[in-house]
Amino acid sequence: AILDIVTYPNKILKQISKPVERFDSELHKLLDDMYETMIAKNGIGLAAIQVGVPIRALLIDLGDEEGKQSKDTLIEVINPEFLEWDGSLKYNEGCLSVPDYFDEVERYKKVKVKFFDRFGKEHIVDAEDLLSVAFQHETDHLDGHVFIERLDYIKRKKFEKEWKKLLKKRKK
Ligand SMILES: CC(=O)Oc1ccc(/C=C/C(=O)NCCc2ccccc2)cc1OC(C)=O
Ligand SMILES: [Co+2]
Repeated sequence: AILDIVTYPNKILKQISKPVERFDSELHKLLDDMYETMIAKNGIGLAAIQVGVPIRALLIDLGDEEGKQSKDTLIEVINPEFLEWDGSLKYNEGCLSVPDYFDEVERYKKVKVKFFDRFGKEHIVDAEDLLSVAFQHETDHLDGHVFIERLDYIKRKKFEKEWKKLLKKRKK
């Protein structure tokens, strides 16, 4: 099913999501619905809190070389933990919960992430560049953070100005 996406500034997005304890069919159904939703909305990453479920589960699907997304390129990430991080890079981020706004955010260039898959099997992944950004952006959601909170002061001011315009445009 395609689920509704919670959008900024809804307070739901500020919740701290709880670790997944049961890798059961209910979790699998949620992950499947999240994937259908993410693809329908042209997303490449989605955290459970963005569909209103405060559990530490997220999806990343950057697609293959042609950018084609499928279950083969999908990564289902449950209870992620960063083991290592280094370097720095800037990337123009967007978020399904902050529609129509994109801006540059500074993140770690490389991260080593430990997480579990939908069957409770542990994985450790070294991520760089776009995949590293995706892990950091989505894990932020699990701790109640949205990427616009990481903008520097100048960019934050730009966001606030643009966001007001966007709201007016939507209200009509
Ligand atoms: C108009 C509008 O709001 O468009 C979109 C905004 C965001 C997104 C998706 C954002 C997304 O998947 N972010 C995941 C986090 C992430 C950001 C940067 C790099 C890695 C991971 C898609 C939109 O839809 C279209 C048609 O482009
Ligand atoms: Co996001």
